[in-house]
Amino acid sequence: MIIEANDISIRYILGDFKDIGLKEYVMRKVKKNYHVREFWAVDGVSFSLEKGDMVGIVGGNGAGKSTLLKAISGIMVPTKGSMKINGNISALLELGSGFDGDLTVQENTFLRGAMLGYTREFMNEKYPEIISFAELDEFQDRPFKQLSSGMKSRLAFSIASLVKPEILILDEVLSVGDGAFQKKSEEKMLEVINGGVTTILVSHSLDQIRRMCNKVLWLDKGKQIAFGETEEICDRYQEFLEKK
Ligand SMILES: Nc1ncnc2c1ncn2[C@@H]1O[C@H](COP(=O)(O)OP(=O)(O)OP(=O)(O)O)[C@@H](O)[C@H]1O
Repeated sequence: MIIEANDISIRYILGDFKDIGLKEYVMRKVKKNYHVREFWAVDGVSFSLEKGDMVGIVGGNGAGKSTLLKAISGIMVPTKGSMKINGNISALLELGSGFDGDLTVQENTFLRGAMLGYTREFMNEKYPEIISFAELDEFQDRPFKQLSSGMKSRLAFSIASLVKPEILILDEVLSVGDGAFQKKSEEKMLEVINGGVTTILVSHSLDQIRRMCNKVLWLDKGKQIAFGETEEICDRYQEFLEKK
């Protein structure tokens, strides 16, 4: 088992001092008018993935998909439940995050590699492939902030998928870039999966999920509606969407 999520719940606290600022917090405390609300963005989710699985996570806006990805990638600790992960993770969450706008494309690539735990030698070896897949050969020495958003996402995708992780997490990234790059990145993803990488993909495109995933996790308002084989769950989800 590569990933085993057992009854995961994740709570956000709304209105604490991180949201309202320290000054407002003190004011409200003094006036005895300080309240926090809790909100369960993910509530009792369980699933397990084997090596080479590609799971698609579906669900409407606010279903808890991105929050769950943050827990899988280790950015957030679940409030309840246990998450067992056996393998190194390469996560591609909010695009452009984890890059430094003033550093060059090349510097950022090495920085990202280091953040993912790879050695300089490994990155030296992979670098040409990453840059050429991202089609950014002519932009290597430009500051990252000068790239278009499509170029930024191409670079992020290229790094995440070419460094050979054991677990790859992709949040809506296969829908970025232009049509040609989308096609190319889907092909790359299939190649990566065939190489035995376990992949978790959030996508609003059911067609894409049907084409690429062997399992699907369906969330709705934080709750798990279903986890199972792609065809069955996609059919049920599609029916649900049509009835809405
Ligand atoms: N930092 C936060 N603090 C409080 N609530 C949050 C925070 N981040 C997300 N939420 C809430 O948690 C719920 C789940 O959000 P999440 O981003 O995980 O959903 P999603 O399924 O990825 O949605 P979408 O498809 O719209 O991207 C939403 O109701 C959202 O408002």
